[in-house]
Amino acid sequence: MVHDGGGGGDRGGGQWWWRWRMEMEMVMVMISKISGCSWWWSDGLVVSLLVAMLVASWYVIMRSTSNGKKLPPGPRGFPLVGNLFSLEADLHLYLAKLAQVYGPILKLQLGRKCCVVVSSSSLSKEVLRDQDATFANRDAPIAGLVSTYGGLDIGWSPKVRQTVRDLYYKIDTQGEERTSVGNEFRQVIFEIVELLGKPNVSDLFPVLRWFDIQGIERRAKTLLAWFDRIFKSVIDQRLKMDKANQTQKQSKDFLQFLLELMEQQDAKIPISMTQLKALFMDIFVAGTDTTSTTLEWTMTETMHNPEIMRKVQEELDEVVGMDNMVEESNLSKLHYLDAVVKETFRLHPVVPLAVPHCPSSSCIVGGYLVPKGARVLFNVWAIHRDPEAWDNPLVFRPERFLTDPKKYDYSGNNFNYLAFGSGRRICAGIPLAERMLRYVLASLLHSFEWRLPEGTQLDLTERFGFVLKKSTPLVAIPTPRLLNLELYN
Ligand code: HEM
Repeated sequence: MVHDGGGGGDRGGGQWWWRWRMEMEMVMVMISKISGCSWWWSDGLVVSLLVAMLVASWYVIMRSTSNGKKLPPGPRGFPLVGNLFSLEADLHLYLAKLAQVYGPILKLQLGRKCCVVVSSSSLSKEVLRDQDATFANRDAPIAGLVSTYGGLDIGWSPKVRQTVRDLYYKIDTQGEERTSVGNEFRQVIFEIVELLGKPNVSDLFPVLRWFDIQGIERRAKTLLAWFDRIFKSVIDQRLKMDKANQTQKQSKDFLQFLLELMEQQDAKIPISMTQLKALFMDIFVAGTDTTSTTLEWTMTETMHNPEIMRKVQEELDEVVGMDNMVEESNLSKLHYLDAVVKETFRLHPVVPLAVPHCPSSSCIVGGYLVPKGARVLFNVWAIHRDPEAWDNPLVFRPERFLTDPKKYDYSGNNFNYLAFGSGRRICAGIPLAERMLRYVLASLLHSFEWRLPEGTQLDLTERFGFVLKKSTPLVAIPTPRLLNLELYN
């Protein structure tokens, strides 16, 4: 009853009824496993509907894998559900293990989705540079579409990408007045990020979307409605503030830039209010968890390596001085700190599988067929630990980035180092993320000594998700290290 991961499969006609029944049972078990509900056993109508739709899906899968071209190798899966049951919670580790068996390009069938995993720098280059235009599409999950007003942000619709990227360079991170968004807002954003990382049966079997079996679409709509209310009040507040301060606008935040862009009737790419909200959402969804988690990993690694902490603080004392607080103008001189951040991105890439790409037409990668519409993942985590590219890859050693800093920047030109992706769809927020991270880290490490609470130990284990977090959050106690205590006011 298993079919080959590379297509074909057992399609003998005689026993089709038994095969079909087994597959149906498997799908039911899978759905109940994912959703934790069993109401549909008793609901004959819904079961019939599901069955009809799943049979149609099965037929399409069989047709699409029988075109004779060679798909990448991969583990054998079950009909209909494919490899869905074999996935492990720490997906980045599981995919790295598979790559050792099947090679740097492999295929998994997840329900209706053909998923291709690239785990080497040379093949990443083939996809993200040589065939960048073909792969510069996204296969938006339902939660992603719903939470961005139907995919109006950069992540799913890149139309306004360049304009908004330019804004990230201009945003002032030290403006005089900030609008407080509060903890609840942060919670909502974190929940949206969680929803994005959750496997959704409706994404894998589009015919099931109508049922929203796991309630992910409903939840995403509720969160968006909540967000939208807050957002409206922030915009109103901002518009009032701007009216009052019209004559003395020195520094602008992202929202101000976007509002100005919206008002420009003659703009090359005009944006609507809904689009503006979707773009604003990008900053929170793509920028909050990623940046704070990287900050947490960097603090953890520096506390774990006291010698590295000492070197960072020595550099800070030299560049900033013990009588000053860190300023943005200091950042470009903090080369060792920069290397520490880069090494953190290498060992703990917070977006471990990047954001899936999706080819607009079928193409060949590494000699294998990647079908149009496949979901293409890059195991950045594995590439960053490849012993062929990195000396002692498991050791945290920032010095490796000091010899030739240009060799490893965030531009995505070096395919051994893909923390922010590469090509047309490279992270749009790099300038902002880089400045925020260095500024906050420099301030924390310059102003305070850090120690663990009595009786606790540093935990360096990871928890897989859309964002690769620490298994247990870091808890650390600061004590002032600057002599002039007035600076802390
Ligand atoms: C530690 C910080 C961050 C990391 C590690 C990170 C990483 C990434 C990665 C790996 C991608 C996918 C690239 C690809 O598909 O090749 C991405 C996309 C994206 N990121 Fe970031 N990101 C970070 C911070 C931010 C911030 C602060 C913002 C916004 C202010 C942002 C906005 C975006 C957007 C809009 C996309 C989608 C780009 C597109 O599809 O064209 N990111 N990011």
